[in-house]
Amino acid sequence: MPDTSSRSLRIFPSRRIRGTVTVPGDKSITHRALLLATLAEGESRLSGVLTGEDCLATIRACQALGAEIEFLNATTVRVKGRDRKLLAPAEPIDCGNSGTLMRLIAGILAGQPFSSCLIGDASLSRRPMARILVPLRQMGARIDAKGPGELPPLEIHGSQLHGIDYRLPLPSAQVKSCLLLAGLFASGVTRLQEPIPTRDHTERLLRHFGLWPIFDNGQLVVHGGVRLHGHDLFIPGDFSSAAFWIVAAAAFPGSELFVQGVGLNPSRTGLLKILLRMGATVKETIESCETEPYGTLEIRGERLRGTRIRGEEIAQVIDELPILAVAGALAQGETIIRDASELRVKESDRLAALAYNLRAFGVPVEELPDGLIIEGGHPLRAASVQSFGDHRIAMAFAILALAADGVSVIEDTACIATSYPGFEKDFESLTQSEIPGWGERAFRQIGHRWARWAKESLEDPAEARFPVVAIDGTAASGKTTVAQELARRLDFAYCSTGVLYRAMTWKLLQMGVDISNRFRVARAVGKIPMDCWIENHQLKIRVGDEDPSPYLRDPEVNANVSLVASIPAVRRYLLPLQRKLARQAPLVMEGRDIGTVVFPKTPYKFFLDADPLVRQERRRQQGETDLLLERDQKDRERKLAPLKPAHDAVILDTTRTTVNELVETILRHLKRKGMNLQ
Ligand SMILES: Nc1ncnc2c1ncn2[C@@H]1O[C@H](COP(=O)(O)OP(=O)(O)O)[C@@H](O)[C@H]1O
Ligand SMILES: Nc1ccn([C@H]2C[C@H](O)[C@@H](COP(=O)(O)OP(=O)(O)O)O2)c(=O)n1
Repeated sequence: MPDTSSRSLRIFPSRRIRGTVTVPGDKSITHRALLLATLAEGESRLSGVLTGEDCLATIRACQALGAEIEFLNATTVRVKGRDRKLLAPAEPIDCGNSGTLMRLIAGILAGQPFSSCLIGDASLSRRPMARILVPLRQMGARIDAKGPGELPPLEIHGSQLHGIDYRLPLPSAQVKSCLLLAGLFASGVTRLQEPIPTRDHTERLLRHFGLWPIFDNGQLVVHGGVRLHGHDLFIPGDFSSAAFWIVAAAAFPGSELFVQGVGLNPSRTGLLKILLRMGATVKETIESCETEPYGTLEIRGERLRGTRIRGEEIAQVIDELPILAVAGALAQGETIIRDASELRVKESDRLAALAYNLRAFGVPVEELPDGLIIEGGHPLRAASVQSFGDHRIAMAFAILALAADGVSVIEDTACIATSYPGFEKDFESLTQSEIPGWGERAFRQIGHRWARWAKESLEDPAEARFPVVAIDGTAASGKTTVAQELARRLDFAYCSTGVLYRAMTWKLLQMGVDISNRFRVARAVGKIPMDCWIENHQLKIRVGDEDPSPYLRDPEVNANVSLVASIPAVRRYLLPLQRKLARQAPLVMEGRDIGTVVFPKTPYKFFLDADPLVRQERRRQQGETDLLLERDQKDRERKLAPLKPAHDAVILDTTRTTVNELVETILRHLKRKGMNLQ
């Protein structure tokens, strides 16, 4: 099983989704059904209930208002309603992370003959409440928002409400539902007009519980004082949870997925329209239209194209925008999301979180005040990213990580339980093969390439790294030639760390920094945006927007690199860059301090050297101007991470040994040291 105790998800690449999935019950419908069954007279048996954290908070809230709620099995509850006569809660009602609960229940509590208080967690305490407080106060509600700028907690002094005519300034199903519920306890008639239609679960469920809100001239009308009647209800799977699998299957060619028993309410399935526009193959079969339509989706993977998502469409896909941004990153071409500033006040600032995490995976993205411009189709590098405590961000990036070039980590994933308990299990069965156990599964997935090495990676949770063969040595001793051939034989990624020092030297020279002044260098280094990652078995480097590769063996670079490499600020900067590579792939890494400093714990260490005259001749034959003996001396003499064999390295003299013989010798040592070679 994936490691959830540490609240992070480690994800192995896998570009194919296959199988059948049934996602947990719909969050929006579960909240509303529980609240309405609490207001109704008689009993309601609700099946398919989502038991995520958010909905459990709603169950507790309903119980605090006097409803009797009993679990009949894991996802079925019996609610004995209060027939509108709620009890005054003894304590503040804790809405946890749920904006839906706080906004909907505020509508109910505003019109009660008692006072109450609504509190939430840190994220909910930052979410705007003015959008409900303004119209509720127009209805006569007396509510104090205790946080700065009308933020939670909400202190509600129940009062007699009266109906109003209200045009919602922004599309919000939560505001609409809050006012519909308040309207039930108001005198007279409440008329609402939406600027753009939003999800209509509250209207459908009011009908289910016996009240028919009327549509009159584009307005939604409810009369106060009406009774609701208990009624059994099946809650279908949450389309917003299914959206993660839908996008993954649609975007990975060769995938084939069936999503069963999923809610297909047209006010929720805007994502499908967008995916079709992007070139997806999706077949929708509606199996029931009672109250809430549901059925089966069949998705086949295709190469998707970028698209534009803006205007009215945004309200239809508001919860799906994180995974749509991921779809954009996986598609060819540009995807533009606009008019989505509402995302900034969700469980996290989703626009900022998306931009930050997409960039970490190597996706070029521009963050706009109301959206994102995503350049899709770039190779993705493995990354370690945060969920920002937001369940949809966590799940969206779990899907993106499947397309990366190595093992990725999503940190802080406990929040996934708010909407999708069991996500990790479904993730495992849909993306990480049939074999039981996370580690075993990981081997399969990396399968053809690096499967057998995944185990080592898994056994070192602190470092979460693949095996590293360290090849250190003097200049022109043959490190590059031997390491490349060894990497080819092992099917590992080849990685020269000298190029990082060379790239840094090139950039400093280009910036005109006085390299002999280590303080100036230290200051300049902090401003150089260098990154590196493994792509197609090779190390890739970027310095800002530039690829430094063509300049790395220029004579000025050769002449200055050892001096630059002796500056502690440079070594400190490059150390984590080198270490993170081992989270992406098994490596043959060559340099000067790989066995001593970068990966001192690797058991696979080799140090190459050869007669200085032979080395000089080799370099001359390569046509390079390189005072390599001077370089070696500087590298040996520097205080930090000097050139020297690790105490446990195998020392190999390459003066009169062929490359093939050297590689064979190294392979023999690796076997002896316990590496499982096949
Ligand atoms: N064992 C060897 N025997 C003969 N020539 C070699 C051997 N190893 C490397 N060379 C040659 O020496 C030169 C320098 O090798 P290289 O792998 O670039 O060294 P380093 O990476 O240690 O600077 C290359 O032209 C390479 O072909
Ligand atoms: N791990 C490393 C790798 C290189 N360096 C420094 C010291 C070396 O003289 C330069 C250039 O390294 P590189 O491996 O490209 O040099 P050679 O190809 O062996 O001549 O970088 C280092 O200090 N530590």
